[in-house]
Amino acid sequence: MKILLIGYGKMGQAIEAQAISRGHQVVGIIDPARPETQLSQFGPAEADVAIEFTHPDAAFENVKACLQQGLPVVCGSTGWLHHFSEARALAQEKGGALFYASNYSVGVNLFFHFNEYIAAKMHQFGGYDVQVREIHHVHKVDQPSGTALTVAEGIMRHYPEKKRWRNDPAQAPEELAIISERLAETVGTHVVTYTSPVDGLELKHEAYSREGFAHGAVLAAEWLPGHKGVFGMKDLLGL
Ligand SMILES: NC(=O)C1=CN([C@@H]2O[C@H](COP(=O)(O)OP(=O)(O)OC[C@H]3O[C@@H](n4cnc5c(N)ncnc54)[C@H](O)[C@@H]3O)[C@@H](O)[C@H]2O)C=CC1
Ligand SMILES: O=C(O)C1=N[C@H](C(=O)O)C[C@H](O)C1
Repeated sequence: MKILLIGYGKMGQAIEAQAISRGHQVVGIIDPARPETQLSQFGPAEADVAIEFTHPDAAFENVKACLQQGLPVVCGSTGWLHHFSEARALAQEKGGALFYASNYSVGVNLFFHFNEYIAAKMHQFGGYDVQVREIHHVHKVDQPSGTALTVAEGIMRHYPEKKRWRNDPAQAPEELAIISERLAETVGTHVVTYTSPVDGLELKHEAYSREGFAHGAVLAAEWLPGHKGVFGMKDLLGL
């Protein structure tokens, strides 16, 4: 497959390595550090799919450009979901294909699945306080992480009394606390903790490297061409 990489930072480089190891060709790299190549130069004749991992402020413009230029796009950038309904509408209008996941790791998507199961059971039996914690490297620009927000949404689906999340350990009864820590080069750790006066229960995912994210993004890029609409990891993994 011919892959266009948009963003050539930590993730772009990890994805390039995965794509090449799976026999794909990287036909272009779009990044402000490489101004000689522009996204406007690419359409379906030049690339089968684009993979976008950039920055919260850049992602929506890149996704829009891909959809307008007829390129299926796999986006992993976090922190831009306030624009997601516009991206969805554009994908529909153009008959295009957009794949989005706050986290492409297969392990994290299993974590999302178990998180919802556990939340439903814990709410049914009651008696526990629930809290989400995410730990990432000090270079991360968005907070809370996109993954933590997906985890929080999964919990709140089963806790109707939790009306919103709050990025602070101090939570009112109608709030779900998401605690963010930035620690050295930590790749990405997410923990859901349930605490009662007599015991505690934790669901934890810890990424040891970026390889799992990159592998999932390339799997999504292999799957997306030929599909029309907006998709996520549940479609890819059948979860
Ligand atoms: N969904 C997932 O599984 C994962 C998502 N992420 C997200 O991916 C994004 C990127 O993460 P990293 O690679 O670690 O960041 P990074 O800071 O290492 O790299 C970002 C790259 O994007 C480039 N860039 C900035 N604006 C651009 C634009 N308009 N067009 C093209 N390139 C542009 C920067 O020059 C930089 O090279 C973040 O939003 C992060 O939260 C990161 C890991 C996994
Ligand atoms: O910025 C990162 O590094 C990561 N971002 C994603 C997020 O915000 O959830 C996914 C992963 O945790 C790494």
